[in-house]
Amino acid sequence: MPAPILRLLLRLLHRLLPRSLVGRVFALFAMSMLVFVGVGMGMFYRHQYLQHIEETQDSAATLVELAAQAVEDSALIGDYDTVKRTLATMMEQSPFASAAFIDVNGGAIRVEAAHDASLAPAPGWLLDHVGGELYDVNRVVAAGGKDYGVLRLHFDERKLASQLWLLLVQSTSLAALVLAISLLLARALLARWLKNLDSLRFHGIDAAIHPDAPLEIQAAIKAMNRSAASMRDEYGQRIADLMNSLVQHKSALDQAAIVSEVDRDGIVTAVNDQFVRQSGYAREELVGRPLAQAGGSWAPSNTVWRGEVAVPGRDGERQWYRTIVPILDAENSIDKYICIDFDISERKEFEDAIVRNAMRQGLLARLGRKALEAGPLVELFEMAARLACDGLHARHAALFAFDADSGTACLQASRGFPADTRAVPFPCGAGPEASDALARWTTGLLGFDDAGSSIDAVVVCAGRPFGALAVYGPETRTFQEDEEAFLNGLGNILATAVEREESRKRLTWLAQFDTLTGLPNRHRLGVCLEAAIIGAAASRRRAGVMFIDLDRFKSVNDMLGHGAGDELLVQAGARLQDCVRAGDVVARLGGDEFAVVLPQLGGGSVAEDIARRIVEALAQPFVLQGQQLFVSASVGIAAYPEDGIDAATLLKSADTAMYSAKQNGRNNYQFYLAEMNADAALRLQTEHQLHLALERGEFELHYQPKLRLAAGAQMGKISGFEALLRWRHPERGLVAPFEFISILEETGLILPVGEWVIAEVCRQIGVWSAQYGSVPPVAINLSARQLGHAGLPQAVRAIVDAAGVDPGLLEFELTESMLMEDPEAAVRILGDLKSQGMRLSVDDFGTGYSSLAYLKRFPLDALKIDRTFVRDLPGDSDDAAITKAVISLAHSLNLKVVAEGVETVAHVDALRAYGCDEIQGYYIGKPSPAAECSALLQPESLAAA
Ligand SMILES: Nc1nc2c(ncn2[C@@H]2O[C@@H]3COP(=O)(O)O[C@H]4[C@@H](O)[C@H](n5cnc6c(=O)[nH]c(N)nc65)O[C@@H]4COP(=O)(O)O[C@H]3[C@H]2O)c(=O)[nH]1
Repeated sequence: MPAPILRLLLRLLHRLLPRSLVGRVFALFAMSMLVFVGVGMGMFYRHQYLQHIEETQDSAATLVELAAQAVEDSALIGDYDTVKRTLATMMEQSPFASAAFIDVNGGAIRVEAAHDASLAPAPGWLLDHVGGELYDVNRVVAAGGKDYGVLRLHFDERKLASQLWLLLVQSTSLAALVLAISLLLARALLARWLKNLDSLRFHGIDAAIHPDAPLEIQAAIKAMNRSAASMRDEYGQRIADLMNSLVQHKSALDQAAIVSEVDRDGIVTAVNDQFVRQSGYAREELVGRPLAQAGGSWAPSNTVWRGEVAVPGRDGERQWYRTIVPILDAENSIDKYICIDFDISERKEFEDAIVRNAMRQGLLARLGRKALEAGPLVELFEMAARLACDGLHARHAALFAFDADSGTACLQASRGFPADTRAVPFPCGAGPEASDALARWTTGLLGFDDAGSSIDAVVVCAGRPFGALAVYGPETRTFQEDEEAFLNGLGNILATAVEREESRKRLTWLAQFDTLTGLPNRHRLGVCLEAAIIGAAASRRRAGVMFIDLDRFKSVNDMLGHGAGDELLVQAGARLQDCVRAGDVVARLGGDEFAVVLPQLGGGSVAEDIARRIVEALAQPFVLQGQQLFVSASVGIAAYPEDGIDAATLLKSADTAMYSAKQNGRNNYQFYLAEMNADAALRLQTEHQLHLALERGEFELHYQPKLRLAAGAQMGKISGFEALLRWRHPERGLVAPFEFISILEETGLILPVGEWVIAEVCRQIGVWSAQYGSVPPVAINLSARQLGHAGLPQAVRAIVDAAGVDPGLLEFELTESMLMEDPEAAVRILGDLKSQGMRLSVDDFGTGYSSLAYLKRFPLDALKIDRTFVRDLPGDSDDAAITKAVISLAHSLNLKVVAEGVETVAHVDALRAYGCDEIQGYYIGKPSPAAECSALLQPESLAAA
């Protein structure tokens, strides 16, 4: 049989076989028996069948032989009846169906067997088979050598088949009976033997061995018992280890987590110590409660549940991360639940804090962006109040602005406040007192009871408390640090915005006003003047502008310092304000220059009256640093439309008029005149020409002598000369210093021209030395610009060295105000010049403000009394007193005194009487060119050095 078919059969057999061992063994046994009995029975029956056929055939042959002998005898005698009887006899108990004697003539005597109804019917196949095996028996009947016929016998197949079928049925039934009995017996025995295997079930003890059990099963049970014993030992240890491990795990879990046991209905049956500790409840309070009550949305189910739960603890709500694991019993249904919790309250708080912080950062950023928009502050304040509520989850917030003057806090913006709330009385400041006062007032206003809470952030702008951003709540609440920081952040943004707004306003103000005096500045003056012009033009009226310059302001600044100068300007500004009408505008243009716009000038003497008042007011003494000081003012007045139709022209005209007032001796006012412009033009032209004068050689020096006055042998002799600059203009002729020295100073040309003067004096000394041998010292005027030039000593040294003259023949004159402008620098420069051997003197002494302390430190040789003090000597007692005081002072400082402007003998006498050392003036000689000084340079005219 091919292997696949065999495998298929085996598989089929497996399917068909019963599942139990007894069934299977029995089935196999039964099948074997069935096959065995079937085959045995088949062979037995076949043998019986063939033997029966053969025996029937043999007995038929014998029977026919016997019948043939009887028939031969009868046929010989022709007794055919006997033949017939013989045939009939033969048919009885025979297996034949019919017997016939057929004579040679074809006649036949036939006898049929009687039908036997008791025969059991045989199946057709057996009938056919038997019919096929048997054949008719023929016997020739002969007697005496003569054939009488044939005896023919035909078998009865039905009878034979019936006999064989009966045999088959009987033997098969017997075999089946025997087989069934034996099978039943076998099954009973098999079941009994295999029942011993039941004892192989593990009961924790050795399986029992029945004596009648088959040996193999006994051996199996013994082996099983041994294995079980060994397994008990091995697994017992493992189970012990496992239990130990489980205990440790449980202990660790109890340490690490909050654990509870819950029954299948969701009721807590046990909690560990952590649970008790973390919840704050007693164990008895926890056990018996539904787990769902302890927070979360869990309901008993057969799946693992995880989630965050808010668990009410005795000290407040806690956040736990919960895992609920169902535990199944042997039937796979829920036995209980193990609930494992981890306290994540701190982490949740941290996360919440991060979220809150991010939210507040967002709010701060929004306010910051709003602040950057630079819109109206009130919108920013309102937004801040709104964001403060949002960020702190409050319903009431307000921004108060402190007003220290009125002692109130003004409500700038609010949220959740009555609409008509405005000023709040409270002690201004930024301390807790102010916060308490605000909170008291607000809680009263909002109708909170005592449990209300509040927090505020002081908005500090440029170091001063601008106000407070406050949040209020009706409930008791402790505000946290991060909430305070948030509110402070809002406050800081507000502070920055307020500061920026104030800066903007300040810049706007600064762009239009003078910081020192608070008066409008030049820019604003221009705007006001233009407005005045437009107004005057529209109403066909006149408008005016005054240009005011303080006389000798620079001296005050130089002498008393910038602080005093500033104070003077402030006081002067205030006096100007007092002099004008309402509607007039006083402005400070810069330095000591002021201006007044007169929008309505009218036709009378309004401008003159105001100008007079100004001159008089500013001529009044100023008290600065405890000293009385006198300054004056020069005022120029220009009017629209006659002196200009635009602001710039008008102001320029007023400036020109002021300059004219200055030229006119200061302390007065001047109306603008058209010719003043010509003067200004001339000045411009002069300035231009001066630039070319030096290289064109248009400068020259005149020398004025000084005379020794002190009693003694040298009295009346020439003690020196003063070199005085002249400008020989090609058209204007000889131009005096007062017309161009100031221009040289203003343009800086005084530096090269001054160096030229020093070089020219040196050259002249060289010439005179060569001509006359002895030359008296020659004084040179130094300007403030020259003294301020750091390289002056080096320049002088270079010039003197180059000329090769005795430095002792050079004397430098400096005015008081020049020296006091920067006394320390003056001390250094004068010291340097002095160290080179030059003489130094103070010019115009008495007109400025000298500090005696510095006067002592300057390495001076002489003081020159200004000619204004000499002019009225000896009649003017004041001048005489001043002159005497100066002489006394100079002598006490070991300085020589030279009086300028000596024009009369009376001057000479008075000065001699006062003890003056030297004199200079027209009385001795006017400044004249070097060539005209020869008479004075004769040795007998010169005083000894
Ligand atoms: N009424 C009258 N005046 C008299 C009499 N005696 C002399 N003077 C004048 O008084 C001025 C004296 O010069 P200063 O006080 O240094 O005043 C000088 C000086 O400050 C300045 N100056 C002259 N030359 C120079 C120079 O080379 N350099 C500088 N920086 N300034 C110079 O110009 C000023 C004026 O010089 P000057 O016009 O030459 O005027 C001279 C002189 O001519 C007199 O008896 N009566």
